[in-house]
Amino acid sequence: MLKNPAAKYRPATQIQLADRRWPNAVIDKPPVWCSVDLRDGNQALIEPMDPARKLRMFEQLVRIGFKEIEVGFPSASQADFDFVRLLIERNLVPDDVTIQVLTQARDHLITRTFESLVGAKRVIVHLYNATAPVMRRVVLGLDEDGVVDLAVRHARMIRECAERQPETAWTFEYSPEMFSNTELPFAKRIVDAVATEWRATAAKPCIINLPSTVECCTPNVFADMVEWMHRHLERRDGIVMSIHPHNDRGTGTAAAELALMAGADRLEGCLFGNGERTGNLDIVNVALNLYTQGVAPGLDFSDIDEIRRTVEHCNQLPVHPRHPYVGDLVYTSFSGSHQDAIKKAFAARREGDIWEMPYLPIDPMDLGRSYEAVIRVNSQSGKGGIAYLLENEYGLELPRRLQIDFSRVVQQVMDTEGKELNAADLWSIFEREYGVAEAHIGHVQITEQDDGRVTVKADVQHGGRSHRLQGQGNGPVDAFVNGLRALSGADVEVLDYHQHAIGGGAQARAAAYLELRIAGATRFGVGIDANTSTASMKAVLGGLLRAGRFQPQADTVTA
Ligand SMILES: CC(=O)SCCNC(=O)CCNC(=O)[C@H](O)C(C)(C)COP(=O)(O)OP(=O)(O)OC[C@H]1O[C@@H](n2cnc3c(N)ncnc32)[C@H](O)[C@@H]1OP(=O)(O)O
Ligand SMILES: CC(C)C(=O)C(=O)O
Ligand SMILES: [Mg+2]
Repeated sequence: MLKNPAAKYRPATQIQLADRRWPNAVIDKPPVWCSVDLRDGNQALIEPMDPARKLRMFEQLVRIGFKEIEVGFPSASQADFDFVRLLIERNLVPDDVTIQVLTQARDHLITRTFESLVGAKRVIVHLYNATAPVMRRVVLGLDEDGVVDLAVRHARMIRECAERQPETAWTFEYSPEMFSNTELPFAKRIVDAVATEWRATAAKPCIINLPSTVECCTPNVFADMVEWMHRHLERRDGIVMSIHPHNDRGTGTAAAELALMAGADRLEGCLFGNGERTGNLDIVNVALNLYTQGVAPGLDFSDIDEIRRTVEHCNQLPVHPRHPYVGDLVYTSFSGSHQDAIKKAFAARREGDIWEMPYLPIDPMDLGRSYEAVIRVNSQSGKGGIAYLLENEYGLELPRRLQIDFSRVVQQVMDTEGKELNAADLWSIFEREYGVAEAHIGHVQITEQDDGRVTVKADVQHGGRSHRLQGQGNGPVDAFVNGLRALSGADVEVLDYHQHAIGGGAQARAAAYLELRIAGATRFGVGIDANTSTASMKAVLGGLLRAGRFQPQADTVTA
């Protein structure tokens, strides 16, 4: 790299717009959306879409709700020509959708374009020619007058071709290609000339599309350029002002949003930002940004994963796991403090509340995603995330001190194994640690005496043998603990107790979490059973077993 890049690169021209208005604007309605997946997206693929892929993409775009779809560059190749014919001849374009086709400002290409469109109901014919100084000089070899003449002559040719095919409802679109690198007075001059040639009026507007063919300035400068055009174009009332950002600086979305604030009415882009080089504008991104501001975008992404599968299939390119709104990891938190906040916010959330979820800008459910991947546990995670997974997948609502205790256990496993733990991994560690699977209690009989004291008789299974236990106390758990003391001499005391139901109806079970003091040390025991008292007894027994303090002295002992 150069020590002095200024010797090779120059900064973007700043726009003289002292009273710029766009910074105060708010986007409160969606633009007209136009998908260019089948043209700009397609021309950037390693392997352009075959007819089956094109059709699948087209049908997907229609399902999403696009009303304007650029379907190809029919004069460029037989494949593009044939696809346009297929759509028209098989009547595959819904009545509320308009197809759009691109052509260069060259006679034979325009003639071929109109041949491809015979019999179409509604079409946007999109004409472009380069306008930037380097393109005028190096590619076209024309001065400003020559380039204006090129554009106007071909705009006229398009109008005349359209007049010869009156069965079609035509709209004309013009792009000064590389608008982002074109001097504004020249961009205005050529656009005014084309719009005049097309006799654009409010009743029959044309589309003027302003592409940042190569993104070359900060989004605010692009917004200034768009606002300048918005305020200076002669036939602004007869123009639908469109933008077509690319993403070379990685700010395509920001540029599009600021340009909408600056007066643009329409937006061209591709799903998930496919397109030339770093891509076209990601239309999904802008639409869902609007959605999260409470503005209905008019495009439906309620099954975003299905849309992604279609796009990946058609483009034969993967969507990045961190891609906004759709990537595999974009709704996932691994880090402890994020998980803690999400868990608490979910618990505090009530039906109908405004979405106010830390670290989740949109409800994944709105896009057909589940909450399953919201929290994943690795070495960066804390007790909140661990508890969230056990609660979501196994219905366990661990009390706070047990969460702390268990997260220490999980950290130890993590330090040794160093990999992600899923809910099933956590459950098996939990089961093992708190003796959930080991505590077996057979037949239990509980009787309450007149004085309120309770007697418990229970069969406790351990080491392949069954021990009959009997004890008395203030309640079933107290009686059971007394019975255990008698049976095994265990030094056990219940310090704290939490219980809740898992599930409902006939399948409901109870989970009991007991904080115990066993031989002077604090330990947790967890029991799960269809019967609430048995769940608590299992919790005590589980704790004792894990402490290695259950050593029955006889098969049957009565306290
Ligand atoms: C920014 C964009 O995305 S624009 C869209 C770009 N898309 C594509 O290019 C995909 C489809 N393109 C193609 O299939 C071909 O390029 C075609 C069919 C359009 C043209 O093919 P060819 O005639 O072989 O020309 P090729 O593309 O090699 O070269 C461009 C020629 O067109 C001229 N040209 C380029 N743009 C324009 C224009 N807007 N108006 C008039 N002439 C132009 C160039 O000066 C060059 O002329 P030259 O041969 O006299 O030097
Ligand atoms: C044809 C035009 C609109 C284009 O794709 C671009 O300039 O990026
Ligand atoms: Mg483009």
